[in-house]
Amino acid sequence: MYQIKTYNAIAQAGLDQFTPAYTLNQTDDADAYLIRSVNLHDQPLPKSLKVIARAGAGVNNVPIERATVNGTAVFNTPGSNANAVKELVIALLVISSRNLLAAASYSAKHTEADVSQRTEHDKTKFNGTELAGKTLAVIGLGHVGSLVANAALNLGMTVIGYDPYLSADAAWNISKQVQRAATLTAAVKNADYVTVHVPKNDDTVDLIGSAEIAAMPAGTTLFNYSRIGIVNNAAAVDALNQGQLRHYYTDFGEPQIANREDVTVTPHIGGSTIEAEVNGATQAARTIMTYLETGNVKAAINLPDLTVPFNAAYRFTVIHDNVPNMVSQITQKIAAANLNIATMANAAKQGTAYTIIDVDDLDHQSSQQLIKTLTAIPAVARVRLLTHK
Ligand SMILES: NC(=O)c1ccc[n+]([C@@H]2O[C@H](COP(=O)([O-])OP(=O)(O)OC[C@H]3O[C@@H](n4cnc5c(N)ncnc54)[C@H](O)[C@@H]3O)[C@@H](O)[C@H]2O)c1
Ligand SMILES: O=C(O)[C@H](O)COP(=O)(O)O
Repeated sequence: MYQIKTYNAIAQAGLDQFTPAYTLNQTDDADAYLIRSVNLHDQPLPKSLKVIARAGAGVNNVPIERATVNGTAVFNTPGSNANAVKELVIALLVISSRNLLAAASYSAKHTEADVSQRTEHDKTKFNGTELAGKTLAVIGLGHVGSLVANAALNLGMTVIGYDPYLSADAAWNISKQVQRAATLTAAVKNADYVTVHVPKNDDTVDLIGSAEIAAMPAGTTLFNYSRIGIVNNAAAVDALNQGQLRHYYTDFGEPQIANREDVTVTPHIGGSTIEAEVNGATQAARTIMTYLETGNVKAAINLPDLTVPFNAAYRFTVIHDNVPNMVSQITQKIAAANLNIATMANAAKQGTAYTIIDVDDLDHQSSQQLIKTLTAIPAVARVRLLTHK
């Protein structure tokens, strides 16, 4: 029986994926965490914890290095909420260009008798502009950015994209009409609107600061639906005060941007649709079950891809440092236990490696001893023994 601990509101459809081999409870000794935005940085990770699945995109709330040292695989659910963010950003582009927030609250400010006489007169106060023909710079063209870029093209906008790390898979999703910029400042220099869709990491903190905002035309509208800190809010406030930015829309509040007419803060709702929450929770639950039951890894944050059909009776999985002589040490211990290896595979990603070894014959006593012996190899973070179902 596997123990699953959940954090945040996880869609029931996702929880329903778990078979009777799984128990959902708030135990301190969980095998898996299924989470959304909970901050795990301040929490110890129990040794029992084999996998963390983040239903959603951002994993900056997960202590990745600590998880790796603990032998805990970390996954997210790429793309599960990308359409939700795309629709929100497109809605905000329309809201911004047509002054819709102010116009839509117009009637609330006038009495019923008054309003019919005044609407024709007052409509000139809400004159807008059209998106067609305007230029949108999209910074980061992954799951969200590519959808935003393509949708903006369909609205008749000129779209300039900047993503120096674009994967080949992501590139297939982007329309050829999206113009590629070589630098961030080149991307934004003619933009009416700039939207940022990058992960938060050491390289992207303050990605949009004073220099980048100064490179935009005066009166640009800026969107941050990625993470707090990717746009430097102090720089944004200065630029708003000087008219360099027309308006700033973000999903992440902070005191310095509160109570301003030229800042719209939505309460982190980018991925908050029923569909996105179901997608994310379902994908996360399935990822947990695949990893716990087969040890196979696809698109983990901290482990290499490694998928081996599980045909043998037993499987050892070993998470270890990516250093010389590990595979030979592991196989020597297995040979010393007088076991015949049916299949073996190994892969590495940066400093971490992962080894799968399948064997057909194993008795309980020698298996427990072998787990201890393998775990005692320096640089091994975790050994698991799986039984074929
Ligand atoms: N507001 C929300 O509720 C919400 C919902 C979903 C995603 N997000 C956030 O949006 C961001 C994008 O999510 P995604 O699913 O598209 O991620 P993704 O990993 O699919 O795409 C991110 C893209 O950014 C690119 N990138 C990385 N560093 C860059 C840099 N310095 N300059 C330009 N491009 C860079 C990558 O190459 C990648 O193509 C993440 O920060 C995620 O946490 C927020
Ligand atoms: O990274 C994400 O997927 C979004 O920020 C959504 O976060 P949430 O699951 O807490 O709504």
